[in-house]
Amino acid sequence: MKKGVCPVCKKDGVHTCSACKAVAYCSKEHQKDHWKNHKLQCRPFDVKSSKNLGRYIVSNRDLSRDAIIMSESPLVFGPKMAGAGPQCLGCYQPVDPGDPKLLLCPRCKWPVCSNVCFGVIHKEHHLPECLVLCNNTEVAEAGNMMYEAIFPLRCLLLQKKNPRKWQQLLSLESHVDERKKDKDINHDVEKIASYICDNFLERLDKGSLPDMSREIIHFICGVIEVNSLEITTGRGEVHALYPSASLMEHNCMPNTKHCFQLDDFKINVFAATPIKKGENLSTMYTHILWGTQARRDHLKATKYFTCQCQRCSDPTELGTHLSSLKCIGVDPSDVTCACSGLILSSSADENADWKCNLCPVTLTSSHVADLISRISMDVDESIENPSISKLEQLLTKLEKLLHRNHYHCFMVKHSLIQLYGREPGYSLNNLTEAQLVRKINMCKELLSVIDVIDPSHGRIVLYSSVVQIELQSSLQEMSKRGISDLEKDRLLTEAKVQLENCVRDLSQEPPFSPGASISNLAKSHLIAVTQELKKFKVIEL
Ligand SMILES: C[S@@+](CC[C@H](N)C(=O)[O-])C[C@H]1O[C@@H](n2cnc3c(N)ncnc32)[C@H](O)[C@@H]1O
Repeated sequence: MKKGVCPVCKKDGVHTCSACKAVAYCSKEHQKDHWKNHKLQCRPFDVKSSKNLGRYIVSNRDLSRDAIIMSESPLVFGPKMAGAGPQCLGCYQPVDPGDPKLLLCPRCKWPVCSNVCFGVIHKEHHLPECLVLCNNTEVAEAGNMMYEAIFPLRCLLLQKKNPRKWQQLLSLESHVDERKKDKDINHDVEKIASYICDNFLERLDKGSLPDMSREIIHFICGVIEVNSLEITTGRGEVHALYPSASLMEHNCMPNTKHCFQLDDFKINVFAATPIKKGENLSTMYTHILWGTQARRDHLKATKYFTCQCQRCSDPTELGTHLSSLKCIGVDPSDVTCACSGLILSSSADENADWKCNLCPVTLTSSHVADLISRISMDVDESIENPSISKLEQLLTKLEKLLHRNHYHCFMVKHSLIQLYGREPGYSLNNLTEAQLVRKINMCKELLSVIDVIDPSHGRIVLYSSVVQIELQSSLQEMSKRGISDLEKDRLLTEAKVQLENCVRDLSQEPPFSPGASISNLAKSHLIAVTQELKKFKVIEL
């Protein structure tokens, strides 16, 4: 398309498309008229395909950090499958089936949070499946609601409701053959298929849905588990499938970040780093704060591939040592001393032995997995009901076995920095200087790890913003404690920088989300710190 000539009327183009800058229109009206055709050319990415990745997405122009890459509505969304409990089918807020005041949808009799819940009456939310569920209200009356079946049912109904979206859903990867080989997965999907077929599909008129087979339900469940993105709304948890965002490949150092609009579950994907034309666009399918063994196991079990990204390929995880263990052997040069080496995984093969970098000690990968899973139970238990003394004791124990940046130590420190300053007897102004310094140092250690694995703070912005605010409050507290003016100025300036970074990192969080609340808190702290700095500078003058 020639830039400079309006593609609608061939007159001179004066309004250039601000996104791609590749086309110009004679008027805003013609730009609007042409959008339906132009939107596919305008998007800054192309969909490609390879044997290894299946379909994937590549940027077709240089993108600056924070540039918007796509903003798209879901193909379909619904309650999560695995472990879905009783919830309102309009807004996914958990409900208590034993509650005598429990409200029910007047048509299908499944529980709802209220008679005016937006999603219960909306045609994109509960309504389509409600018309099917109300064909068999006995299921709800007998309390036999299987919430895991709702999302697959919504997908099935797309065949009639929106055939174009149905075709897009069918083109997504399902790994159905691998899934069928897994006895547990196959059993769970069979249960869902029987529930949907026996209770609802068999009561529909013949031909109401072109495909009502058990095979298609297996396929759909695979598509959901492999491709759906999780949305935490503050009321409940929703999973959604997207036409393009679901095609992004996984990387443990992703170059995109995303957020969701909570009214319609539209996804907005942004560049987390500057991205060069031709680079693959990636996201993260697993937990960024897990170590390589746990991330790879999770990806293998749920997405059927072994990650070979830069972080997984480096036994030190880019120098962070998020997975490294301390050596349990003796110093090769002096057998009376403990070895000061680190036991590291083999990057190439996840089943290979872990080896010390200084002495001949090795551990099998299953031994490491056992050890880490036992530690994981201890950590989860302590963090569930935490106290400073309990977590400090646990950390001392962990740091004998694990590198101080190990992801289990990371989680304990992340809890500790929030307890110092809040636990009764440990309010910020009551902390001893040593405790305050400890809190500051832990915050800095956590940020130094986050800065490597998530440089833009796009993936773990809630974790990083908590650390930034804890660090700022500690620096500000330190600045009140009889120190030199120069030192006070340095501490307050550092606190201000943390808050500015925090506000910037949270700028794309949707209104009313947990991120937006932290952002408001950071903004109010920023005003206070800035005023304090100003006051202080005036006195200095
Ligand atoms: C969310 S889907 C992505 C879209 C998919 N490629 C398609 O064609 O529909 C996830 C699947 O893509 C493939 N995949 C994604 N990232 C990968 C990676 N880093 N290495 C290998 N395969 C990957 C795996 O088959 C995975 O199960």
